[in-house]
Amino acid sequence: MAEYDYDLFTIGGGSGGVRASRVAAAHGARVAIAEEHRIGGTCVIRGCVPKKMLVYGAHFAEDLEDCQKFGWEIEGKSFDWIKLRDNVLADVDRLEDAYTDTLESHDVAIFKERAEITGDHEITLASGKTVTAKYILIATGARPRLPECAGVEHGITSNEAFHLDELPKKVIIAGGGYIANEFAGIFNEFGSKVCIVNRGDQLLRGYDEALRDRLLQISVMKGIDFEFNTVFEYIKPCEDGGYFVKLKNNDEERVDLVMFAIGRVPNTEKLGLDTVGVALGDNGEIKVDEFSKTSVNYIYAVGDVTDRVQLTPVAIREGQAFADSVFGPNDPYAVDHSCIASAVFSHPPIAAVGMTEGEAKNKLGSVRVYQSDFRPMKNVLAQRNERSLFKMVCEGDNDRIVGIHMIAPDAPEMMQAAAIAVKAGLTKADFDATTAIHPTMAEELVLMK
Ligand SMILES: Cc1cc2nc3c(=O)[nH]c(=O)nc-3n(C[C@H](O)[C@H](O)[C@H](O)COP(=O)(O)OP(=O)(O)OC[C@H]3O[C@@H](n4cnc5c(N)ncnc54)[C@H](O)[C@@H]3O)c2cc1C
Ligand SMILES: NC(=O)c1ccc[n+]([C@@H]2O[C@H](COP(=O)([O-])OP(=O)(O)OC[C@H]3O[C@@H](n4cnc5c(N)ncnc54)[C@H](O)[C@@H]3O)[C@@H](O)[C@H]2O)c1
Repeated sequence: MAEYDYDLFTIGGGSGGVRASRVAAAHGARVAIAEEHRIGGTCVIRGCVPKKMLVYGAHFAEDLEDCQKFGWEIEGKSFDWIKLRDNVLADVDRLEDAYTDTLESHDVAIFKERAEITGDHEITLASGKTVTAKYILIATGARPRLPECAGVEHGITSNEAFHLDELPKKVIIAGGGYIANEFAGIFNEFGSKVCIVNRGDQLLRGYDEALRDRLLQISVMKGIDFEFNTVFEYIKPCEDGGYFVKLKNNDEERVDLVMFAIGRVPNTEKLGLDTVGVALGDNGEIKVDEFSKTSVNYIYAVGDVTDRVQLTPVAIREGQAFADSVFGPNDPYAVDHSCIASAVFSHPPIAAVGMTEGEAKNKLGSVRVYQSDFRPMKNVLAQRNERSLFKMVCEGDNDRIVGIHMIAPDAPEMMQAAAIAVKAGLTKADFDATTAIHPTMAEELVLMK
């Protein structure tokens, strides 16, 4: 008889949990996973994937406008939100099945219910069933943070945004980060009047200032309104189905939809963590070492619940490294969290890797910055007055590239390749020695002055 029911019990079937469970099983471990909502987690079910599909859908609005300058006449164009919504949700169903199949084909036992730790090596499921495991992995992710204001129950979060029955004529979004800017772009392209309300005076903190300014300028040009340094005071339903929203220092105004995108809170409550003594940080996140081990020897945690970098590829890497290290044949290894490339799928998108100009100046003292500020060829012919900006930040002494920042159509696609060079420690001279591919936007990377 084995000492435990399973070698590994994973709580949470999202990006990190699914990867860790599948890889541990492939290494020969007996694995079970519990998921209280849907297999796939935030990214697949109500995050990156359906969001990107909406971004694609939204972008057609500009393409259909621009195509006329390229000689195309489209008569009777119209947009059907319900059709897009249902097609996206159907693809999410397909992906959930694919993720479930992956687990099943690796003989991972799936419990479609909530789980919590109830004792040493012991997990209890919502149905009341209790199982034991040699190792426990917590991969419970995070949930949208809600503001403290009267009438908060009348607002939605990104969780609900994918299921709307109709598009709002007017939407007000609290936040100034990834989700606020991405959904502002989506709603705006679909014809909604959008206002972003940010508590601070900066959008997308952490990104290079020049890019943030450019996104703000383009967003305003596209018709998105911004209110900075303020928060919601109250939200009240009005008789026609909309809401009255009052911001601190502003008059009440009527909107059709209120959305909160003010950050995400790690899911660590009611998990029994105090029962076994798993230590938490100041924001309720699980504290882990570089191998994702918690303060309890046999309990590990990966992904958003640890609040290191809340991105899918990071959760996946952490899950993979945990499974390889604990169940694989080779030495344990840690995930390298430095120099992680990221993107904001706004209209246009932003992408970045490494240090901003400001960070590099603070950290390195001497820096050299190369810049390319240009109107993409497609925008020129379309007479779309929207300029792109590329920035390369280099260490002053040796020209090693320490950061690249872009706001441009398809910037995330270009950045994935450029990030390899930055991670590898290449210099400006290496880029200069590379012949351009002409005509492209990406050639600006090797032609920067
Ligand atoms: C709108 C939106 C857009 C995003 N877009 C991007 C993007 O473009 N690119 C990117 O890299 N990242 C994006 N992210 C972030 C990305 O989704 C997360 O970083 C990633 O999903 C984290 O993976 P995870 O495994 O840590 O958690 P999750 O994927 O959230 O999975 C955790 C799972 O645990 C389950 N769970 C929680 N508690 C329990 C319990 N007690 N018992 C059983 N199950 C439980 C939850 O139901 C959930 O399914 C986006 C996030 C949002 C909200
Ligand atoms: N493209 C991507 O990779 C992507 C997309 C979406 C989400 N994500 C991940 O999900 C996380 C959460 O996204 P997010 O946009 O919710 O958070 P965020 O941390 O990116 O931004 C939060 C914003 O809300 C503002 N804010 C805080 N409290 C407020 C209040 N009461 N009223 C008004 N504004 C307030 C902050 O000033 C900040 O600008 C991100 O940090 C990111 O890691 C990634």
